[in-house]
Amino acid sequence: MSVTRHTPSPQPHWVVNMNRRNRSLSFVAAFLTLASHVWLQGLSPWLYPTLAVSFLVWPQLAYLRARRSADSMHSEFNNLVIDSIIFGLWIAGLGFPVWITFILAISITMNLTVFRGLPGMVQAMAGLAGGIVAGGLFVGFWWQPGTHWLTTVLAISSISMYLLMVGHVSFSRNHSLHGARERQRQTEQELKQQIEENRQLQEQLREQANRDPLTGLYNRRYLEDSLHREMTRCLRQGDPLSLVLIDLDHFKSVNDRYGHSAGDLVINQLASVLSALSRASDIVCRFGGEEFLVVLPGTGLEAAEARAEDYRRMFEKTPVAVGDNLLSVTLSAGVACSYREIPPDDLIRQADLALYEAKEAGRNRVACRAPWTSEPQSA
Ligand SMILES: Nc1nc2c(ncn2[C@@H]2O[C@H](COP(=O)(O)OP(=O)(O)OP(=O)(O)O)[C@@H](O)[C@H]2O)c(=O)[nH]1
Repeated sequence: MSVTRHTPSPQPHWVVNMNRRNRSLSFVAAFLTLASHVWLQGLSPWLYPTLAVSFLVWPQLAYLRARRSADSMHSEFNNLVIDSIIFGLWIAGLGFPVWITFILAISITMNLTVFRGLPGMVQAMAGLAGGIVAGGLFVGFWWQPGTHWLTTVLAISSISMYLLMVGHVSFSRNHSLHGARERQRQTEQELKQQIEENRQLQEQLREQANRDPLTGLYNRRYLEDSLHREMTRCLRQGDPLSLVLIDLDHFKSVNDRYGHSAGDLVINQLASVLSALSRASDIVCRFGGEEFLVVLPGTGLEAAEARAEDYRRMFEKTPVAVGDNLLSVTLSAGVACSYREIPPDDLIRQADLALYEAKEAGRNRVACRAPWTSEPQSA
């Protein structure tokens, strides 16, 4: 046999705690009002303990009931319905005194309406009606609408206190709702900021993946991605595309003599020269260790050769300062051009052959190979 033990909800809904305070206070006020009525009208003294149970003990029992319930909110709504039945019983039991009937009926109807809207209002009215019928059947229906001025004053004070309490609760609720909305807005803002930062980071990573870390130029990976695209674009427009493949001359001896970091300075110097003399539409990339490749979209062989010459001359004229030494390094370049759709690797191979020729011819020079330079015949 299994035993299910009831576990009280660890954290009762905030409404339960708030209602305990409000119910206790307003029920004390109602107790004083009704007790004054019983006293001033000379009604049965047995009504005092009954009043105490209804208005002093019940609010505490209601709180414990809601607190121990697994669904404290639901339990609290039921407590409010029980409140309305108790009020109905007292209204009928006291012979419908106008002020007492008014404060009890309006306060419970308002309370349930505040929390449940129209259904709450209907529930309150049904509870009151049920209590009135039960009270009337129990003590008989009788009619004594008047109250002593002291009871009237107490009734007006009680309802005023209750209304002020409701106003305060509404303000607190609005305030906390506003705070929650503000926090939510801030969280959304932070989230948006994080998404934007992630996007920028991804962009940065993508950019870094395409760049050579030493020179900041595009790397071979990027070239492989873009060369075919550029070639197709040029051919579609009927433009040529040229490549300039550049290699430093006797670079090994620079490294051997001045050290690897001096060699890096030379590589960076060449990168600066190539970037300075290239157009925005050109793709300047570090092809290998001391090899660079420049893609010249829309450039024919002659212009490409002239550009390679510019690179060579400018680089020759800008020695690199390494300590006290000024290193003058030269470069050799191979140029290849095509008007026709050929595999990009074939064009690179032609540039490489041209570079080899430049090296063979004594270095510090430009050589060209253009097996496909003639413009395609129009059909
Ligand atoms: N400092 C430095 N050196 C590099 C880098 N990448 C490649 N190298 C060096 O570049 C040199 C290339 O030497 P080689 O291929 O023999 O060519 P070279 O000495 O330039 O001779 P030629 O090309 O025939 O004129 C090697 O010593 C490589 O170590 C780099 O990133 N930094």
